[in-house]
Parts: sequence; structure tokens; C-alpha cells
Amino acid sequence: MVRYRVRGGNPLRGTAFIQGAKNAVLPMIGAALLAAKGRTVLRNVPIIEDVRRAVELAEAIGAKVELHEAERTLVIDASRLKSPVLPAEIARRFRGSVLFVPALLHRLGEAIIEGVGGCNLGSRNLDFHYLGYKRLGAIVDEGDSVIHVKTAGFTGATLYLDTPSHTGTENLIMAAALGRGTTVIENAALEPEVLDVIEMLTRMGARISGGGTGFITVEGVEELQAVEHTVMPDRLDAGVFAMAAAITGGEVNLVGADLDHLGVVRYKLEQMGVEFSDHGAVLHVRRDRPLRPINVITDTYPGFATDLQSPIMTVACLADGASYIHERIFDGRFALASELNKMGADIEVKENGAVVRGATPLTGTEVTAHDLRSGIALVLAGLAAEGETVIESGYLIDRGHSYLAERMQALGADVRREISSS
Ligand SMILES: CC(=O)N[C@H]1[C@@H](OP(=O)(O)OP(=O)(O)OC[C@H]2O[C@@H](n3ccc(=O)[nH]c3=O)[C@H](O)[C@@H]2O)O[C@H](CO)[C@@H](O)[C@@H]1O
Ligand SMILES: C=C(OP(=O)(O)O)C(=O)O
Repeated sequence: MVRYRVRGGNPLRGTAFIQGAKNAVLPMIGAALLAAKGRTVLRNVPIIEDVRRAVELAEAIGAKVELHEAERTLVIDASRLKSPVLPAEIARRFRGSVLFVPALLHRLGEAIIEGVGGCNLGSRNLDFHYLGYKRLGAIVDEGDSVIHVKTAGFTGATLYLDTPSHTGTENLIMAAALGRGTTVIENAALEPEVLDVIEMLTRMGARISGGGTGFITVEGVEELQAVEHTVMPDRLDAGVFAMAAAITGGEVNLVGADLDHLGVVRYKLEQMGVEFSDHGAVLHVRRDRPLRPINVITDTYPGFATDLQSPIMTVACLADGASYIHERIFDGRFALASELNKMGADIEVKENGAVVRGATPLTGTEVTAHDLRSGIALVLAGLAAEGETVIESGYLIDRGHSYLAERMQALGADVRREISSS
């Protein structure tokens, strides 16, 4: 059992290094498995539990993978994939397991999905993925617990997504990339991670146009090559460190953070009283005035990222007045509210909306992370709370943030990661 202990009160000051993006590296590992020859090298890989699970899953289907942690580099040799089964005990531990399906379909003609994990946020359907595979010519057998997808090769078609699904867009691009003919994906996701994946696939030899417009065209090619690619910075990690500076009234330099990738998150934090200044590849963030309340509506990119909704809920607890948060992407993403209320917050949740009445002083206690982002939001609460906050399960935080305790300590925070047998 991993837990985090946080003692609040220190304004954060100094420099933090922003990790590579979890939501880019996972599809890139899936993309690397499309190359039947050579070795793919991924740089700026975040050392997080989801990457460790992705390595285990790639090895389970026959890839040879080396994770060089100190160098933040993955080397992937997918020349001998042998098993189409994504075993439940690994695949159920992270959402990114779903991104291995296109490679299995191209390389082995079938994928057997024993389970897909990921944060517990309410319904997380995969119907757009399966409908897309079917329109490209696959047979999908959806059993109660195992899903079996088979294809003798994909043929281009016009596909659409009811909503611009992030992994759905990535999977359908990968499925179409080695198909016959032209595929058009309408209502495709615009997230920067999707564009980074398109960049890597293009370097591999894929023919993809329209990334970032919502209409993506893929002309199938016969093979894709192994390449070297540097994973983009993680905008969610950057957002969390910016909010850590905001909640403690601190001043930090975020190395590698890209202000443009924050989308509406930047403007909402500015409305709260946070200042950003961009110095090339270093983002300076500070807050030296009282926090103001905020209205937030989550949306797909460039809207307010749902993955930063929990962290900003914590910051809103310290703002003077009522903040309103409307969650539009996931129907079960407010489990954080009752944990923050245990610490002294005043948050009322009604269906997809929450009202946060601040400012309320927070007091440290034992709290539960229900998912990755509620976990990191509780670390932020701990930074602003009086006394000690103990957060379990730390594994959920480790799924998406690398060396969190060390990076927070470098900013003067009292954050410790603890492993115990109970
Ligand atoms: C590994 C990864 O990249 N995870 C991110 C990805 O998850 P993920 O790709 O799973 O999220 P999606 O964009 O697919 O899901 C968004 C919404 O669409 C619905 N939906 C999605 C697919 C589908 O086939 N049918 C359907 O109804 C989902 O139930 C959900 O309500 O995007 C989410 C939304 O930005 C982020 O929170 C996750 O961090
Ligand atoms: C929802 C998240 O991740 P995943 O899709 O991997 O569960 C997240 O990163 O907040």
C-alpha cells in the first residue's frame, strides 16, 4: 500500500521539471507495436505506474521492451508479437491498455480484450471504438467479460464519433493507418496529445491530414517504420504544479510546461488571481493576492480539461466566495467533494454540478483518493491544510505523476511517499 503524507503551510518556491505526457506516451507505446521491424525509441517518458503496466502488457503480447528509468527512455522491439490476448490482470489496471488493440488487429488479425481499466469516473464506454472497427471491416464479438475483435485487414470508410473521444480518435487513426484506402474520421478529438501521436505516426510513414480540425483523413499505407520520438510535456502535470503554487501563495518555474496547452485552464486560474509569464520553455507561475471564486465548465480541448477539474475544486475551497463547477465529460467525477468536506471544505454536489463555498480553512486528516486526479487534488489540499493529511491509495497518484514527492520537496513542500504492508 502506497500512501502520501503532506504537511501544509509552506508557500512553494523554486523550479519543477514537468514530466512527459501520460496521455501521449500510452498511445505511442500502442503505435510502436504497429512497426513489424526495428526498434522504437521514446524519449521524455514519464516514470509512472501506467507506463510500467504498459511495458508489462507489451511484454505479455510478445514485444521486447526496455524501460531506462534514469534516461526516461523506452526502447520497444515489436518484431515478434505472438499473443492476441490482453490479460485481465494487467489490462484492468490502466485505461491505456485499450490502445494496444489496433496493433494486435494489424499484426495478428485478432485482439482478445479481457478487461480495460482506468480511473473510476462513472461510465467509460468504448462503443465508438468498436463501431469504428466494424465500419472498417472487423467482426466484434462483445461477450459479458471478454471482447473478441477479428479482422482480415481493414478497408477505409467514413467514421464518426458522437463526442470527440480522445483514445477513440487515436485508436481509429491507428486502425486506418495500415488499412486499404482512405478513412475519414469526423468529430475527432483535438487534444494536443492526439496531435503528438499523429506526429509520431507520420514520422513512422503514416499519411494523416486534418489533425486539430475535427476532421481527420487517413490514407492507408503498407507498413510503418520504427522511429525515435520525444513525448510532449504533460499539460495536466503542469496544471497541477501551477495550482500547487496558486493554493500556497507561492512562485514557481515550470521547466518544459507549455502555456498554450493549458487551454481555458490558464484563463480560469488568471481569473482566480494567478499570474503566468512565459519565458521560452520555462513557465513562471505566482499568486500573491487573495484567490477569487470561479465558474468552471469542463469540455474537450481547448475547453477546461476534465482531468484538472478535481485539482481546481481544491483551489476553489480557498477562494473567497462561491465557485460553480459543471462536469460535462464524466458522470461520476465528484467523489473528491466528500473527502474535501472531511477536511473542512463546504462543497455541495447536485448531479453534474458542484458549488464550492469558500474560503474555508482546511485541516489535515486521513482521506481517500478515488481516482488519479482526486488523489493529486488531495495532495494540493494537504499543501494548504493545517496539520497532516494522509492520502491513500497513493498508487492512483503514481499512475499519472512521476517522482511527485521529490518534485514537491524541491519546491519546499513537506510531501512524503510511504510504502507499508497494510
Ligand atoms: C489514457 C487517456 O488518454 N485518458 C484520457 C482520455 O480518456 P478516454 O479516451 O477514455 O476518454 P474519452 O474521450 O473516450 O471519453 C469521454 C467521454 O466520452 C464517452 N465515450 C467515449 C468513448 C466511447 O466509445 N463512447 C463514449 O460514450 C465516455 O463515456 C466519456 O463520458 O480522455 C479523457 C477525457 O479527456 C481523460 O480524462 C483521460 O485522462
Ligand atoms: C482519467 C484519467 O486517466 P485514465 O483515462 O488513464 O483513467 C486521468 O488521467 O485523469
